Amino acid sequence: MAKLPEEEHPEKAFGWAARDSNGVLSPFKFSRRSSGPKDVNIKILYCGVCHSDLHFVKNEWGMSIYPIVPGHEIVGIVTEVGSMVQKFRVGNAVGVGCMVGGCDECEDCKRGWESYCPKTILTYSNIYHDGTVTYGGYSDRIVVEEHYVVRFPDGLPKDAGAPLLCAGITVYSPMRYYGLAEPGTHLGVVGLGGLGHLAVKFAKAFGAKVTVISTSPSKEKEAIEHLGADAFLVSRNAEQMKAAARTMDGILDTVSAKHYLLPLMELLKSHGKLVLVGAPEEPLELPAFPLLVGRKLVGGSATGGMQETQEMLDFAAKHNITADIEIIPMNYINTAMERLAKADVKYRFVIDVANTLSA
Ligand SMILES: NC(=O)c1ccc[n+]([C@@H]2O[C@H](COP(=O)([O-])OP(=O)(O)OC[C@H]3O[C@@H](n4cnc5c(N)ncnc54)[C@H](O)[C@@H]3O)[C@@H](O)[C@H]2O)c1
Ligand SMILES: [Zn+2]
Ligand SMILES: [Zn+2]
Repeated sequence: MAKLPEEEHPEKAFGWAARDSNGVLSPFKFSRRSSGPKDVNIKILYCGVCHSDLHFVKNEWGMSIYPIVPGHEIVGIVTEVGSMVQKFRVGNAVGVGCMVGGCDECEDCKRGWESYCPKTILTYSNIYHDGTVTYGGYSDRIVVEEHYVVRFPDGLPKDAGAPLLCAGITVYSPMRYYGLAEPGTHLGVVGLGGLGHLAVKFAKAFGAKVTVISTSPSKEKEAIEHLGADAFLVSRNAEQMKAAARTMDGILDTVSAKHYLLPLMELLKSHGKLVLVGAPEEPLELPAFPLLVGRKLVGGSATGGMQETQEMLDFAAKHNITADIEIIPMNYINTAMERLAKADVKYRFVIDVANTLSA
């Protein structure tokens, strides 16, 4: 018989978990492995609440393994290191993002593109090398192989910096990869949530011109005055959309639900790139003609590699890029998830794990 989560490993751990697809989280006792030679043991301080956590607890992608302890925007302090660990010492501030393992041998792993490894192991609700289920950052601590841990720069606040570990790298990586991080690029950002608001900040730091495309006219003032966007389009306003046709070099689409791609493709110049990072559960319609006629490209991107994540954090520290957050106690998480589903957050919930999670 399979062991209970509490007895699987030698070290006691505590967090909050969803038990089934109603997605309600509640206190959960489980266990963590003892640190191996290459492992870093981390006391978790803060953990961001990503929309993927919501997709997962509700099994919207059909791949959830319950119970789920979500959380992959983790910032913490090293409490123990294995004998072969080289990069970290006890007391260091570190981050953990969306993955905690991979094959370390395939072409993607070797190129530093670990998030594309076919055997990538997600931080939660995935099966680890030892056959046990992974549990994420809505918990007191985590043990992670050194390669999948990043140094958290001194200059970054640990709470508002936590969302960089997923939301940040997920928008930074495609801008670099698809050649949209050049000064003067005109970038559209669709969906002004956790990912979207960081996309605006990174794009501005790269020297791009940024237009936010949103369904909510109420977000305009803040997008321009506070986040620094250059322009704002209401996607339902046909006139505005028409006037902006063929003006953008690229668009980063962070929308979490089904939506139409055609109006976005029309905003692209010839040879422009529409990059999907949002992960709606239902398939999106992809019309061929605008692709052919303007030689446009539709691509996707999944988080980013480990070295690139370090580079992104260092860049964020240098340019003072952090998320706009609402700090919450652990026991607020179910309300936070309900509000996240309604896009009622500016722009990321971050759980104050160390001060509010008690066994
Ligand atoms: N590619 C990756 O590696 C990766 C990483 C992290 C998150 N994600 C996915 O990206 C998406 C966004 O994540 P987030 O944490 O920023 O979520 P979020 O809830 O903070 O933001 C989503 C935004 O989309 C908008 N939106 C929702 N439905 C819409 C619709 N039908 N039309 C237009 N806009 C709509 C919301 O108003 C909100 O501003 C999620 O699907 C998440 O799972 C993907
Ligand atoms: Zn995420
Ligand atoms: Zn691999």
